[in-house]
Amino acid sequence: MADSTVSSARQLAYRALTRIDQTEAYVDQVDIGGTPRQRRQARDVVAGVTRQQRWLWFLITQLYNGTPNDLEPAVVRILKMGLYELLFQATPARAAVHQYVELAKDVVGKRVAGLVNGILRTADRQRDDLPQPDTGDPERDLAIRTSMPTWLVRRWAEARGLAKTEALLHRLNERPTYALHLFDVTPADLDDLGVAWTPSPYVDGMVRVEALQPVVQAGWLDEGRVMVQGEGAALVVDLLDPQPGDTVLDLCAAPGTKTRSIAHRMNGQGRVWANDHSAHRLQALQEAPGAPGIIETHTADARTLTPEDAPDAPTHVLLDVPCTGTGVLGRRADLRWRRTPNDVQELVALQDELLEAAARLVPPEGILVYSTCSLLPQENEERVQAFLDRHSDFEVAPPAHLPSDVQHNGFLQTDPVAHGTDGAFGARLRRTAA
Ligand SMILES: C[S@@+](CC[C@H](N)C(=O)[O-])C[C@H]1O[C@@H](n2cnc3c(N)ncnc32)[C@H](O)[C@@H]1O
Repeated sequence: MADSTVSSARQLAYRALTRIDQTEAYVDQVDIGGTPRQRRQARDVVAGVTRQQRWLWFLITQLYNGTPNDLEPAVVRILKMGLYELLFQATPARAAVHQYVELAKDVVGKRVAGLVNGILRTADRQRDDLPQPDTGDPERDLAIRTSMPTWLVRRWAEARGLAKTEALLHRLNERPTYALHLFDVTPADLDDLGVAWTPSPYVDGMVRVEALQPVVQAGWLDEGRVMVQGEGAALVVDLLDPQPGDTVLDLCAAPGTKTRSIAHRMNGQGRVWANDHSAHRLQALQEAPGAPGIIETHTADARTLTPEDAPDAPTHVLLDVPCTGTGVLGRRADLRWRRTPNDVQELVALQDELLEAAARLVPPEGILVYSTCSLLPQENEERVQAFLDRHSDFEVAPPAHLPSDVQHNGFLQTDPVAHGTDGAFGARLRRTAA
């Protein structure tokens, strides 16, 4: 495509999407190449096409006169990119159609130019009245319209009803905003950098920003002066509420975002023992800039830990379990397609095992916080209730110190629709006196 009239960003996006289709590479990890600006534009298209792939494929099946399954993969890919730009980005229609017709000519051949042109122009004409799914199954239709797996829509519809599920799905499809923990930077410094910010309504010392780029360019992330963290995740640390001088065991710690928040809250006084079964993932914490020196790392499967393995007399144990990540679905474009109902079953079993192991490490009067970034009750309140049914020596310690609107039935619960944050869950449990 050396002398192509197709923009470099679109060429890069096309190549990345081809690689993702062929190798099942993670969208976040695929090497896009190009200049930072081209990379940003290409990543937007790659992430958007991945997120919206079910809806975009539905539109192709409705707008193509032939047999959609007979379309070549390269043509489908180009159509999805074109439809995404037309319907989800502000690119003028003429430019978008022209660029994708040219791309089709470059990578497939002139013979498909008319087809791509026709489908994209029809979609543009019908943009306010696009074909809608009508399978006779409202949950499936909603899943197609919002480009989600049907099983997940069914789980949410069961837990919160169809209307609330629809609001959640739309929210999870919006462009995610960022929250920053300000460790060594003030809001005035952000003003000087020209970054618009609003204070987090829920977490002291955090701000919401629309754009991260200037902060990255200023080197503040690399220097550890700020940290990107969801407000839900930060509230889990507030729920734990460690104090200077405490001893905290963080059992599933990598990559260590919560560990770092904990250590900052403790003002460098006390001990934070950060365990994870993945040495590779723990490396991010070991190399984290500006991480306070009270953090020690340890590599083990938390299910096998005994009190002899960990520091004596911990005041707090944090169990931030592996989960479906359904509360952060908006941030990871491909996560919705990677998860299966079978994963939920396996994760729930692992979460129960981890809770059993964590309980063994909590001394009388000690605090155990169980947390997830899931929006599925099976991984949240149902796990805690099952644990309490097995352990009469633990009780819920309601988080009276947290803002009341992020508390639900004695637990921390943040919701993308209600709070404009990621979905997070946390239970603060206290071991009763021996
Ligand atoms: C949700 S992530 C933790 C995120 C981390 N707390 C943070 O805030 O950056 C879950 C972690 O659990 C780890 N993990 C999964 N199974 C484990 C096990 N059996 N023992 C210890 N760690 C485990 C994973 O490697 C992953 O790093």
